[in-house]
Amino acid sequence: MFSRLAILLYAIVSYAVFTVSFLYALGFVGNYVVPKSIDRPFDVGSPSNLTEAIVVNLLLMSLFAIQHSVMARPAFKRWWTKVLPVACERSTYVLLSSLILILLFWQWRPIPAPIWQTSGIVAWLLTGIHWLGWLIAFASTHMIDHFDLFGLRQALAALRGTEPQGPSFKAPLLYKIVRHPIMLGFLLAFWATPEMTAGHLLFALANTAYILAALQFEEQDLIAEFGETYRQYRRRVPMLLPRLFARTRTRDRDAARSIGAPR
Ligand SMILES: C[S@@+](CC[C@H](N)C(=O)[O-])C[C@H]1O[C@@H](n2cnc3c(N)ncnc32)[C@H](O)[C@@H]1O
Repeated sequence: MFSRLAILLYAIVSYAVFTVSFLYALGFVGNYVVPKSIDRPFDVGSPSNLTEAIVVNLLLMSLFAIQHSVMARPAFKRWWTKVLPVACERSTYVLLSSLILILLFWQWRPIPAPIWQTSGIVAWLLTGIHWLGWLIAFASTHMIDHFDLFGLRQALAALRGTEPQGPSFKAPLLYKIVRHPIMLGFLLAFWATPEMTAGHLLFALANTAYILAALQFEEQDLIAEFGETYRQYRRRVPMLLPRLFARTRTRDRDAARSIGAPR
């Protein structure tokens, strides 16, 4: 019983650290409220050298990418759960990811050279898309299973002495429009900014490259897990960009069929 309570406590602490890092990320990427952000150093008097800034920032993002991807692979999880209880696996993943993010926020070197600057309605529009991105990412975690993704469901199952349910395929709401709404939300939040600096651009570019690469691995795992169900889902639903004109195209194709035009 004691060890089950310890697992639950560990999951709650991990979730709390994730919440702090996620809230800080909102301020960090948008340059709101927080003492250190993507464009504002703690100590404005000592800008770092450009090469150092690029190298340090790339190393920090690579560290996150490696940890986040390696620890998500089924083979790693099989080995890892021989070392620690299965019920702690997801919480450990969440905790380490959040701690690396906190390291990134702390050690990030701003590169303030402006790339674009907007004002008026364009700035408002970009700010709106930015917040919509965060909202999509957060809401989408609830559409698959927020508490499972962050390790709390597994710890509660351990407390009750039941086996955590295996992963199940889900495609509700935004998952009917794109296969990866959480990642789409992040991309909107990273790119839609009224003032783009060189440092922010490096952040957006590196994370876009990482997301596109990581999704290849994730989809291979999803196919291995859900087989034909996921293959069919892939054929039906686009990866990241909604098919805005799908209805129009279907109508055009139907019209072409009805008049015997080549398709
Ligand atoms: C951080 S979430 C990202 C989900 C998705 N890539 C997105 O951007 O919305 C990663 C976890 O979601 C799970 N996952 C992704 N798509 C899923 C689906 N359609 N149904 C159930 N689980 C899914 C993966 O197996 C993985 O454990």
